[in-house]
Amino acid sequence: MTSIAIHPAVDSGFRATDAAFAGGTLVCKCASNPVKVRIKSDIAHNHACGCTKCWKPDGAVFSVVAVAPTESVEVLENGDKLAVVDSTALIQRHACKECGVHMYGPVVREHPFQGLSFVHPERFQESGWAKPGFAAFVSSIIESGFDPAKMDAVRAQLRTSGIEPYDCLNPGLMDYIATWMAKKSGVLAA
Ligand SMILES: N[C@@H](CCC(=O)N[C@@H](CSCO)C(=O)NCC(=O)O)C(=O)O
Ligand SMILES: [Zn+2]
Ligand SMILES: [Zn+2]
Repeated sequence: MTSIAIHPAVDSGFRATDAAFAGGTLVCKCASNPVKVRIKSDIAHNHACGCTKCWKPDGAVFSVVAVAPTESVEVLENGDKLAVVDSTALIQRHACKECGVHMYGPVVREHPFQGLSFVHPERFQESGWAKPGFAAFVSSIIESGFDPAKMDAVRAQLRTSGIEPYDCLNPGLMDYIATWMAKKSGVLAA
């Protein structure tokens, strides 16, 4: 059976995780004057995402995306090439206007993820970042035109790669969001 191009970081086997990884510099794809963004701490919750909004490398069905504290994000070079993709979205994805790579996406509004920025670790010039731990929004790949008849194959291939597929976020993050909502509404003590 032909395999599906999930994402290079998943399909080619994971790079070794460096327990001491503490961030690095994200670089866009531009051959000249690339945008450079420094992430001054480790990433968390790295995952494959099938949603239509996250940036994917050419040919990949999924993105690979993680979070870092927004206070750890610093635009180093060529920030004038950045533009927000959709200012109405929860994640304010700052993309390079020339090559299209999303460089960082802060959550600014009141939300459980407020204060975090979404980043694509494959754009780190350094290696050692944590491998993707799960796949999120798997059913959403259909919204980009993926054949619905091949969804069983996608989920099977993700599991073979050691990545559990979910159609929203993983249980840990869904519980975290629901707990935040319950405390905000007052049904759980803050
Ligand atoms: N079916 C939609 C889902 C889009 C979506 O909700 N994406 C999630 C995950 S992004 C990284 O995990 C999300 O939180 N989006 C918030 C935002 O995009 O601002 C689709 O595929 O478009
Ligand atoms: Zn660029
Ligand atoms: Zn996404």
